[in-house]
Amino acid sequence: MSGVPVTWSSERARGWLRVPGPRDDKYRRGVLGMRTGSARYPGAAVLGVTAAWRTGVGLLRYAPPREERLPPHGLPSPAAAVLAARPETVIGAGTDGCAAWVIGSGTDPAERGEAERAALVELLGSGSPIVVDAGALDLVAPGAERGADAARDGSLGAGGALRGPAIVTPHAGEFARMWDTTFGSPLPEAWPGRDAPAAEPGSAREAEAETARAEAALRLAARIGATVLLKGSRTLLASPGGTLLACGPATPWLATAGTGDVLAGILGALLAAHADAVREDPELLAPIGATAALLHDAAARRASGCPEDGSAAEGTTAGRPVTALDVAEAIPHACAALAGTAETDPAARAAGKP
Ligand SMILES: NC(=O)C1=CN([C@@H]2O[C@H](COP(=O)(O)OP(=O)(O)OC[C@H]3O[C@@H](n4cnc5c(N)ncnc54)[C@H](O)[C@@H]3O)[C@@H](O)[C@H]2O)[C@@H](O)CC1
Ligand SMILES: Nc1ncnc2c1ncn2[C@@H]1O[C@H](COP(=O)(O)OP(=O)(O)O)[C@@H](O)[C@H]1O
Repeated sequence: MSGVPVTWSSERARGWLRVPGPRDDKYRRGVLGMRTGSARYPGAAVLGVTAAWRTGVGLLRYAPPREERLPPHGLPSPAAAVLAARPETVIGAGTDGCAAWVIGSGTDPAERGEAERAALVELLGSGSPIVVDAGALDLVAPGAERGADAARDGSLGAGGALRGPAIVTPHAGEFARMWDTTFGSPLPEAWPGRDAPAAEPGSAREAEAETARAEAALRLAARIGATVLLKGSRTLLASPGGTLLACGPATPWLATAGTGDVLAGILGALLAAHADAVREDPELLAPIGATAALLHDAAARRASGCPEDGSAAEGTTAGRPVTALDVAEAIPHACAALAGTAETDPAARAAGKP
């Protein structure tokens, strides 16, 4: 497998934004289901749901987790938190009819009960296009030691419970766990360790580390039968069929809690808009994932006030701190800029600038 990715660009991404037309209604635009958040992490559900709405879904159904324990500290349930932040969200029953799903953000598999596990396994087995994030990643990379569980729910195989087109969204730590349970062997030697000194931008060591990330992502994708979106300063997309795309470097202001939950929401919305095409050709998950990563970075750049088409160097010096919710709120502007429908300021228009 070649570890040289195609760099994803705004020009390539533009066609994946679905702008509604006069014949659209909320169902035709794409219905997204989200089963995210938990008593421990209700905020992750709010972030993902907000990001999905901001990316432009017709309808979003939020399926609350089946949990035994009540939220601590008198906190609201994830469903109550979602409704308070985004009242347009349809909560609870009637979660059928969703074109695509997002699962796992804001959940911890160690705290997952049997009922919730069964609900997730059912979604993974439904054949619907699905984004698998954070606490649900173990269900698609269960490894040999999970064989007994897998046999019980009829999901033997490297892809675990998976039956339809899927995109998994690990950060480096989650990727290392998936690699371990899937292959039971150490990551490639050149894999960029978290505690190793950072490689100089443009250096041979940096190139070697990027190649190692790319080849590992391709190997994992081929084994589990799902597209891998490997997060980081450069986000990689690797498909089971061997497609390899790269986005970034993104603005480092994105390295803040909850931005991964926002990315999952963006991706879910894009997936709901293209669900039929993805069912026909799951390889499309790679360009859709790359478009989500590009939009995520563009929203972060806008929220942090750094150049939206900035180079790596500009990205590291420009801008100001952002929160995950700031990034989610900036998505519509990033969409408009990408689609070429952004309003320009009058002075710029008068000067003939875009
Ligand atoms: N507001 C909220 O409710 C938030 C909820 N979150 C949820 O919190 C849960 C745990 O998320 P964590 O990311 O802490 O996952 P984990 O606790 O699974 O992984 C973190 C561990 O991985 C290691 N690691 C290695 N490379 C890493 C990298 N590039 N980025 C982060 N950790 C790396 C860290 O040292 C750490 O030990 C997830 O379900 C997530 O969705 C977070 O998204 C933060 C915000
Ligand atoms: N140094 C960095 N520069 C740019 N983007 C980064 C950097 N580190 C992380 N990111 C991005 O920030 C997001 C963090 O996601 P994640 O690690 O899942 O966080 P969380 O679980 O807190 O939401 C990802 O989209 C990742 O690509």
